Amino acid sequence: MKKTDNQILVIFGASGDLTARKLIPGLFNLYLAKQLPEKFIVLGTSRSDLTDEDFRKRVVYESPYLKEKLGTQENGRAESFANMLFYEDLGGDYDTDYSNLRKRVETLKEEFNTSGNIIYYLSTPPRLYETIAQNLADAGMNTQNNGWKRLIVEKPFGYSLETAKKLNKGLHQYFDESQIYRIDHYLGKETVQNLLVTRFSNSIFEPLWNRNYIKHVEITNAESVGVEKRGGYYDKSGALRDMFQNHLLQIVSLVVMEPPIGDEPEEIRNEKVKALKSLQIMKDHKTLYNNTVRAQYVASEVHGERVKGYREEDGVESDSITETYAAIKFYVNNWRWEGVPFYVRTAKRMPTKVTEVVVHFKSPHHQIFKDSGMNNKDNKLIIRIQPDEGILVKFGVKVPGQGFKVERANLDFYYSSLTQTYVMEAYERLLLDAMQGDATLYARADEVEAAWEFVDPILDYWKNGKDVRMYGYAAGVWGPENADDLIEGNGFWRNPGKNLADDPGYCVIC
Ligand SMILES: NC(=O)C1=CN([C@@H]2O[C@H](COP(=O)(O)OP(=O)(O)OC[C@H]3O[C@@H](n4cnc5c(N)ncnc54)[C@H](OP(=O)(O)O)[C@@H]3O)[C@@H](O)[C@H]2O)C=CC1
Ligand SMILES: O=C1O[C@H](COP(=O)(O)O)[C@@H](O)[C@H](O)[C@H]1O
Repeated sequence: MKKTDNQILVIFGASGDLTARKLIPGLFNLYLAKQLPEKFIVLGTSRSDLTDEDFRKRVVYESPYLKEKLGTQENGRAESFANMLFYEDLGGDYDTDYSNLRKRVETLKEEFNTSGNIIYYLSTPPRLYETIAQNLADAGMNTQNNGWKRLIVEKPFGYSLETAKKLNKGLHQYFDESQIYRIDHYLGKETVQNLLVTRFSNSIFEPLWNRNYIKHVEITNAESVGVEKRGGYYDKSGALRDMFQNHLLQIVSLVVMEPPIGDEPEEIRNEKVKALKSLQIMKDHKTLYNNTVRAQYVASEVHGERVKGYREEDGVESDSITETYAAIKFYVNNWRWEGVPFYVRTAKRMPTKVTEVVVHFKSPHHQIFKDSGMNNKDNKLIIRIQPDEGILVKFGVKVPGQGFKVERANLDFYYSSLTQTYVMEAYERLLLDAMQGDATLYARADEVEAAWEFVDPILDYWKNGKDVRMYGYAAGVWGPENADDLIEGNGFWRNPGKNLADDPGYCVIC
């Protein structure tokens, strides 16, 4: 097991939603699993005027996100966990000097003997990231002479290639790249990491993992919810920035990358960057017109209840042209993937929540069994990221009886079968990694920029291009039918069900 140094975690934006929803529950789980270092405290900070007790009430005792846990035998341990949490208010603005914050950190460090190791977690509006880094440096809180200092930066990392570069440059003035941890919570998901293991620890997949055997790759990320309470943020972002630029391109990079030399962070990250740099950037109008589809959900009835359309959501402009659905077809310009189409889509208000990668293999080059009797008979490898996490291979078997009738069968593995193994939540895993100084599952500066480089022209086309279409789709269906036009050979998107083995086929809207 890796060693976790004693340390302080300072959370900027501690009065916010993410702290209560993900960070504190993640830390509580680590505490229950005895994964926190012996001397560890959390210092929350933001503009709100809260005492230590107010903060503890808010994020532990009265937290809706810990309610279930606190109702069980873990209740007794909540108090000792809560006693590790402290709060310091930063005054009216983050543009203040941090001398009070520094004093508080020093006092807590002495009192709890945590050493000078500190993680600063930036969970504020993104426009404050650079300012906070600068203020920390001005207060001398970034120096590493009395313990390491790390900076975790929440998403979104930039709004475009230009702003991401500017942010990287800004942060690098105060923190070295080795100190910066750009979070992408999809990388904290076990099943996303398992993409690497599936590919590189088996000799049965990798030899086929190329243009000679793979027809196309399809990735679906669907959410059944709408924008919930984040309409204000989402309307300035949209599906492409919110999910595609980061989480989905991270998944793409793991599917596309070459084998790394080993499992060291930089070896893996180098290969991911190369993969992202090999995505074929769409430059001209015709390519962008033919290979991108965007849409917005419109009001409809789901299970007898009216569901609001996107433009009716709180915080969303009534004439908004922000996409809640994005489907992109693209190619990867390298030796392995030349000519293999990748189809990637992400959307809100879909029939079910699901994320999966489907690798579609080519048909055998010589067909012996004419009477296959199968619709969609080619082999598929389905890597299910969530829910019902697992892996399924579809392959042909002989139907008993005369002749050679072929049917499709499943070979499957379910994570739920590993009942003895505790699977960490994404934030829990990522927090622990940062505490241990392992940046493998965090995005590097050049990785983020390479992803923006691919996304920028699409965003620009959707904003300024001519003939850009915005389709509507009823909440609760699989997006606009027009997205099927992207798939070569009159194909359809695979519309997955709740469970890995569900086989809804290739209906347009089921
Ligand atoms: N919530 C989520 O599920 C997710 C959030 N994120 C990212 O995490 C970050 C935080 O998100 P979230 O917690 O939802 O946001 P919230 O709006 O709930 O919280 C933001 C925090 O920043 C502080 N803040 C807000 N405005 C200012 C300001 N002008 N000056 C100084 N401080 C300010 C707020 O505290 P106070 O007003 O007291 O200062 C609050 O603590 C964002 O970058 C978001 O994109 C990423 C993925 C998911
Ligand atoms: O980063 C984000 O992710 C969530 C979806 O995360 P998941 O782990 O539930 O799949 C998404 O709802 C949100 O809009 C986005 O900002």
